[in-house]
Amino acid sequence: MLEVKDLTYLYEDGTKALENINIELGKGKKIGIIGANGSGKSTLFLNMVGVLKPKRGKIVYNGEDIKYSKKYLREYRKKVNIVFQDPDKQIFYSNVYDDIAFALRNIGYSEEEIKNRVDKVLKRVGAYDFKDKPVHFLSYGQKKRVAIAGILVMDGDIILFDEPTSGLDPLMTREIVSIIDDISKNKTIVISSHDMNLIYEICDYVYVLENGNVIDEGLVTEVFTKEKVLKKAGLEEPWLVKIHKRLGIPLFKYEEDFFNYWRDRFGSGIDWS
Ligand SMILES: Nc1ncnc2c1ncn2[C@@H]1O[C@H](COP(=O)(O)OP(=O)(O)OP(=O)(O)O)[C@@H](O)[C@H]1O
Repeated sequence: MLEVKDLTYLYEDGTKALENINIELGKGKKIGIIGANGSGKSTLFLNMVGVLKPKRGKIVYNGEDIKYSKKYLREYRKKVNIVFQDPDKQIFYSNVYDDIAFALRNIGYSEEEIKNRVDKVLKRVGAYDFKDKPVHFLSYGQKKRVAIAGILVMDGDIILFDEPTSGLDPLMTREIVSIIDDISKNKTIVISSHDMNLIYEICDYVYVLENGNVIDEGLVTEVFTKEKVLKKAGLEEPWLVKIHKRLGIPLFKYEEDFFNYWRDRFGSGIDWS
């Protein structure tokens, strides 16, 4: 599992982007990192994958401090990886299939094994139908799928999603959310976003970043009811939380719990099917 311990990061111009951050991914299966623009989310992710090296503190993976040699990082990124906000940062080849096959070819898998793996991830993210298309013909949402497939094919343990739905229309947002949800069944995922509805829906545990500091953490059902914390972080309450508050009913994370609550109160008078 991955831990961020007492991490402080300074950019070359002296900007202190993160200060004394402590994060433990073991606290949830789907972790949200929430914060306004400039709060430090991307900087944190780049530290977590070893692209940036902290000024103080460390990243601990499976009990061992990560190292910054090329050799170590090559192995590390087979386990811990990031899907960038902008898919163009992630796609290097002009053809979808080759782009996803790239990392596997580097590792030295046979072409047959590569084809099996690539086809499997392309199907999983709904990109199989355009696998032979040149990347520059793809829509933004299609590129996003390809970028996710390129990470998924590594079959690591942890995937960080930096603002996974920014720039997507509502339909594509739903599709990417369902892909992420599916991935989370057998991997730990971390999502950074300032879309609170998205985080509330997907994540079980959240860290709130404000100006480079973690100002709160906890289960989404706890943190999202703290109006003051969200306000301080420059974030909005999810719409579902607002409704619960106005109606004066407890906050439920899952639909089933919500219906059970009403069923207990009104019983058979309402059709709950
Ligand atoms: N290369 C850089 N050099 C100097 N300062 C930087 C650099 N990149 C980011 N920063 C600063 O570090 C702080 C954190 O930025 P970061 O991009 O990590 O925030 P963020 O939460 O990901 O923002 P956004 O939601 O807008 O993507 C900001 O003050 C930003 O201006």
